[in-house]
Amino acid sequence: MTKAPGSRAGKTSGRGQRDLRVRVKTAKGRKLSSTLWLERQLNDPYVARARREGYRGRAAFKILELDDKYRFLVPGARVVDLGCAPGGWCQVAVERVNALGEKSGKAVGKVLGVDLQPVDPISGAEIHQLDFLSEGADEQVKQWLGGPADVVMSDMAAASSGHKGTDHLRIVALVEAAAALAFDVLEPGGTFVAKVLAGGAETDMQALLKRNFTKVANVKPPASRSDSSEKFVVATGFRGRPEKGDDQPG
Ligand SMILES: C[S@@+](CC[C@H](N)C(=O)[O-])C[C@H]1O[C@@H](n2cnc3c(N)ncnc32)[C@H](O)[C@@H]1O
Repeated sequence: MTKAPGSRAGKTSGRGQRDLRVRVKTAKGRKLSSTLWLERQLNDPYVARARREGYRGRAAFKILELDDKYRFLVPGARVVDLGCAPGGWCQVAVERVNALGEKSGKAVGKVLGVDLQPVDPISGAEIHQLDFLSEGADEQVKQWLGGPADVVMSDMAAASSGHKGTDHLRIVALVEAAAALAFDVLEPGGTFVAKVLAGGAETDMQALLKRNFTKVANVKPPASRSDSSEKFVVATGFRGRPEKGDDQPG
């Protein structure tokens, strides 16, 4: 069944219930028992707000806050959302780029979401299940996209290994794969947004982005938990596709 972006369906899937049984590791290495995790969820204003406003998760507010500051989800924009489950970023993108094509007189955008996990349908978004690190994944995404993109955004994160250095390197690999797609499909002037974890190995990526975008910012939006080492790189003003073999990510 197709659901409207504001639909509450999908928010109380098995995913949330499974989370109650695991122990969550924070950036500072502390383990949260399921009771503490539940307490944190219940006291979190973003969790309550997501429920009230019909978003599938508190992550939606991270992209809302980033977009409020950098204004890349404009009406008519074509957006690729990598690591989109359960769908909060897609819901925001659909609303902001007008992917439902309501009779608003604004340009109609496109939202393409991809994740390892299945995602309940989101009206206005095209969603596919895919391991973005698998062979040929970028070609597959380009085929689904069917043209250039204005925004490539990645909230991809591998399940925590419990080892900070390993988690950091894994996320760097995901950011590199996302950046490679961005370099291939972004229109000049386009935007690349990606979640990174503080840890040091992102320096080369930052330098590469600085050469290929007019502005690169590292941001921790208010909705990102202070005990998490995540931050977001927002690269705006893509200078255009570099020559093959020259200045490519990865
Ligand atoms: C923090 S969640 C994304 C939340 C999402 N932005 C939202 O608003 O609902 C990270 C997602 O990255 C996905 N992911 C991790 N590795 C991936 C890969 N190799 N390919 C595709 N998705 C991946 C995970 O399955 C997970 O759903």
